[in-house]
Amino acid sequence: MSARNPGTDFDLEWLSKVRVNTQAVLKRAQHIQGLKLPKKQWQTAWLLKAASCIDLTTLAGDDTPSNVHRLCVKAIQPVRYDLLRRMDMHDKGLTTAAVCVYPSRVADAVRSLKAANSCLPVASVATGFPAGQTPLETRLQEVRMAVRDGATEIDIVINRTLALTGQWEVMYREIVQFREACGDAHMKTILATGDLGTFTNIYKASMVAMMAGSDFIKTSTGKEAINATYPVAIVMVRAIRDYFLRTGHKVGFKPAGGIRTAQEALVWLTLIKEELGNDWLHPHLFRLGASSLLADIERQVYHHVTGQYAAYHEQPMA
Ligand SMILES: O=C[C@H](O)COP(=O)(O)O
Repeated sequence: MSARNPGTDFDLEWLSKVRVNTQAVLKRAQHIQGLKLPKKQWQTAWLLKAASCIDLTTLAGDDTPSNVHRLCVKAIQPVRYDLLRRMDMHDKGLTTAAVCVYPSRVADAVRSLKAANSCLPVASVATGFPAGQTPLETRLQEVRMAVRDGATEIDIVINRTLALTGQWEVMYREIVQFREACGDAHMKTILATGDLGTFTNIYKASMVAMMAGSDFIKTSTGKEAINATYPVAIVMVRAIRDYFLRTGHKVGFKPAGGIRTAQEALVWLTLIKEELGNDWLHPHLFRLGASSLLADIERQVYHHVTGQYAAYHEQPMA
């Protein structure tokens, strides 16, 4: 993870003047999607980079210690050993960036990783994920519980009601409290951008989250109708860039929700490289939140390495 973002004072006067140019954002997003992907011979390396940036996620009502354990095993060895050996990558310690679970499953994930001698971080969603519609004290308590159980990264959700009614300063103060409750754990702030209505709201929510000390800003929960989209990403990464220019602090970016294919992972990496530069192309500043992306990445790596498509029964399972 990157150095902690200490946050800054809330600057309402500046924030109230912000207007995002929708057409310019859409044009830029279209341009990025049209860019050529890395050449075939580089794609495997890019896909392994993408795998190393995944927060491997299970956020389901039927999660159990067993499926959380399987998730941890997969996170520790995201790509088959024989494939890595053929690429001379078997001793590079490739893992995903973290596992991401509900607060009640944090202890299971910590136990599984400890048993495997792995120090992979456990990220927990919190603050009434996905809707954030529980009382503030309950949301704070949830953060403290996840930290107590061993989560070292907390993915909080913002209170969308506050964003939609323009109560930015109240949102800032809530996030500052979440930050305090996180203690030493890094905080990723989920904006649930599909619920925010306008690009201007998304920019303002990004900036408020960073001013309040978020270490990452994250697009969505995976549970809204509209999740991670490229135009939304352009708005958020430009807010990250502006925040860096104002304060000197690098805040990370995590698109999440609905990212399923290796091809999409390549576009996300390209977008980050184009908009923020190579400094952000590392797990301490870039994460892909995904529950099923890894399966397609492994399928594509298998294809690139062997020149074959795996027979159905041999296809790597996530
Ligand atoms: O942050 C993680 C998301 O909830 C994962 O969403 P997904 O299941 O659409 O990949």
